Amino acid sequence: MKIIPVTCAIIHFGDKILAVQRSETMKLPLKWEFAGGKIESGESEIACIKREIFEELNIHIEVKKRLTPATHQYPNFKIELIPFTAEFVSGELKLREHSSFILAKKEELINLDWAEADLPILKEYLAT
Ligand SMILES: Nc1nc2c([nH]c(=O)n2[C@@H]2O[C@H](COP(=O)(O)OP(=O)(O)OP(=O)(O)O)[C@@H](O)[C@H]2O)c(=O)[nH]1
Repeated sequence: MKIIPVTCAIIHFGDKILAVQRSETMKLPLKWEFAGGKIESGESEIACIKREIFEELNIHIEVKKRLTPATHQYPNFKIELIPFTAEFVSGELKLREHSSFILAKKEELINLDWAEADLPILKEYLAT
């Protein structure tokens, strides 16, 4: 099965971190994730994450650091999730696809019901 490359961003708003909840009509309904999406043909990872964040959240970010990608096999598809840490720069946060968001302290993130692919990424991030 082909592996779909997907970027996601752990966005810092000061000392809080943004997590978003998938809507009931999306794949993996109501799971929490870091905003992002599929890399388009010919697109760089950085261009992808900046584009997805603006499309989904209406904000601009500064990308800081690439963390370790995680490959995950869901029942119907397989993704390589490529995480970046980032800082909020500008814009008014608006949810264009997700059902809700939370600005959480780092230690609160673990309590959310995460998409499975995010768990190793969250673990690495929490250890930093
Ligand atoms: N953006 C994002 N996607 C994730 C994360 N974790 C995770 O498993 N995914 C999965 O990776 C895929 C990313 O695709 P996407 O968000 O661009 O598109 P989608 O599936 O909502 O749209 P589609 O219905 O057009 O395929 C989704 O299947 C999503 O469930 C994450 O932290 N961020």
